[in-house]
Amino acid sequence: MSVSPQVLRIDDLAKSFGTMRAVGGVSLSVGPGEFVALLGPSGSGKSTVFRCVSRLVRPDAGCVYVDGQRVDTLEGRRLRRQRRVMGLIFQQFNLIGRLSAIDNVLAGRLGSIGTLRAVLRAFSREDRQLALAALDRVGLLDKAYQRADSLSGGQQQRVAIARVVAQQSRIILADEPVASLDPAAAENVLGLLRSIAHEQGIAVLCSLHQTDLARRFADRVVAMKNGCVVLDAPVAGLGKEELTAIYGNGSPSAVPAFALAAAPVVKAAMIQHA
Ligand SMILES: Nc1ncnc2c1ncn2[C@@H]1O[C@H](COP(=O)(O)OP(=O)(O)OP(=O)(O)O)[C@@H](O)[C@H]1O
Repeated sequence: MSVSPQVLRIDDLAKSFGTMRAVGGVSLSVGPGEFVALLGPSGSGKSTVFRCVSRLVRPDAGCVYVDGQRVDTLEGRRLRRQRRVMGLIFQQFNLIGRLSAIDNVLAGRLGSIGTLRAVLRAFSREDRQLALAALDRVGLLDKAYQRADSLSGGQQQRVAIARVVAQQSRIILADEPVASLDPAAAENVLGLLRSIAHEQGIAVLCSLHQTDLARRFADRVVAMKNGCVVLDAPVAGLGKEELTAIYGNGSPSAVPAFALAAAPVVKAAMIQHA
């Protein structure tokens, strides 16, 4: 049953680990074609939100809808089927180093083919064409048959993006995708994620520690602090006052002074942290 036009909708999500409350009452949504940056200091709960959405952990409370389907209560085959629409991207790329780039991209097709074909890795001609097109989309067609572990970090992350493109996911969940990359590779990867979102209508939720990159590449920012959302605003709303509220006075990271001075302050979207 479709409950929302949003690709991702999270209502009042909560997750604790023992007595540690990692996430307490988070609500947010991401629409089709929207690139949302998830910001917040270390330990604020960003990865826990990703793990609850992808159901690597089960939330304690709240509802998570992906592509109109409630996923926080799903189990077994129905959960595996719904995971096909979620493309996951991690800081450490999560590729199989000894396999070629195209074989890693084809792994994105495993959820869409039968079990026997998956075990035998018997991909169809269409699957291979899809994988090559995805590698072409990220500018790595010429590296298709090169071992993944012989590629640079930025190239490996682009292979990971090609994998979620070939998967034909409706949402990309990217947890600190540029944390291991140099500035040029980071910009390249975020530019790709943004253009894939805008051109293919895929929703992107991407956690970042670099607020300057969020300003440049995101459409909207959601910021967390102590497990709660403290800002949900268009990127123009991320001004100096907001950054201080999120990170305190010792922050923000990697924001040039001129950018702060130029940033318009949109107070309306500020949510006071309880
Ligand atoms: N499996 C776990 N067991 C115990 N505590 C956990 C577990 N996972 C996360 N936490 C705790 O939950 C809180 C939120 O962690 P989380 O990894 O979600 O934060 P984060 O915002 O992603 O941090 P970072 O930016 O450093 O990756 C932290 O205090 C963390 O120590």
